[in-house]
Amino acid sequence: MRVDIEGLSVAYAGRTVVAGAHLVAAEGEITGLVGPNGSGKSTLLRTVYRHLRPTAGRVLLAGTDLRALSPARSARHVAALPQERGADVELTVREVVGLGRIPHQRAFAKEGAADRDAVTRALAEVGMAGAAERRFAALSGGERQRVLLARAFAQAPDVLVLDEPTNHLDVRHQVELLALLRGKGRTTLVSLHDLNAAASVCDRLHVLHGGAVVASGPPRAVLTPELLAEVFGVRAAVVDHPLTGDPLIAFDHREAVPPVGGRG
Ligand SMILES: Nc1ncnc2c1ncn2[C@@H]1O[C@H](COP(=O)(O)OP(=O)(O)OP(=O)(O)O)[C@@H](O)[C@H]1O
Repeated sequence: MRVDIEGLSVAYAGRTVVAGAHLVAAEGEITGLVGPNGSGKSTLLRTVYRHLRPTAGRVLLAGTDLRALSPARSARHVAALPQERGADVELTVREVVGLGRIPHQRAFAKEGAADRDAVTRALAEVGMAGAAERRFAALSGGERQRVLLARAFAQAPDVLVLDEPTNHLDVRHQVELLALLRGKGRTTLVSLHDLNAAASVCDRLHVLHGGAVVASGPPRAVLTPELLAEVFGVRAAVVDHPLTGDPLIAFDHREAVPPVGGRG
């Protein structure tokens, strides 16, 4: 299911932090959002999973304005891994993942066999089957994250919206998660800080800077040394990954790009 974001602006208490953003997440593709801290990635994603209402513009799901759908209907289409990953929930892991099934259940109906199967499958996919009866609040940050990803999978959505899904994960779990997303073949909108991960997993990237989309395209076309200097303020060379052939960004970790105008 394709997602179109058209002229989207979002404000917090009157301060606009996303301004007139346009982007498309094509059916079945992994679309990445990258950008410096505070550039508006989470804010933009929050409008797609209806946590925030835009001040202008709209989000279209397969051509239909998201706001024209009931919350339950849109929750059957869009599932999210939000950045807020509350550890204060007094539920077991299985119960947390079961929350993903609510949009598919009739009011006051009990969980059915299909729901239980979906929860079991989703927990297995993220490698958390053995933790089903543990308290969610007692898990590590990375484990909680995998459980919340399982909740999104259990929701069986057409569109996955994932806000920094690899945060907190060790490198093996990062690789496994990204491979899992590729294997799903779902329309996926994902924000990532790791530009090398974004370069290898995303079909297209959109770069946010100061609340605006400043570049869009395939990773190799977008992640140039010039853009990395201008938007992220870092020096980097972009080479071919020796194992995969993907673009590999070799950062200069010793020195950032001096601010415009020099240092005094
Ligand atoms: N709940 C909020 N209330 C007020 N301002 C907010 C809120 N959430 C974010 N902001 C502000 O909106 C701007 C964009 O923040 P946002 O979290 O969307 O950026 P981001 O690109 O996801 O950043 P990061 O990479 O640091 O996660 C920032 O200036 C931030 O301070």
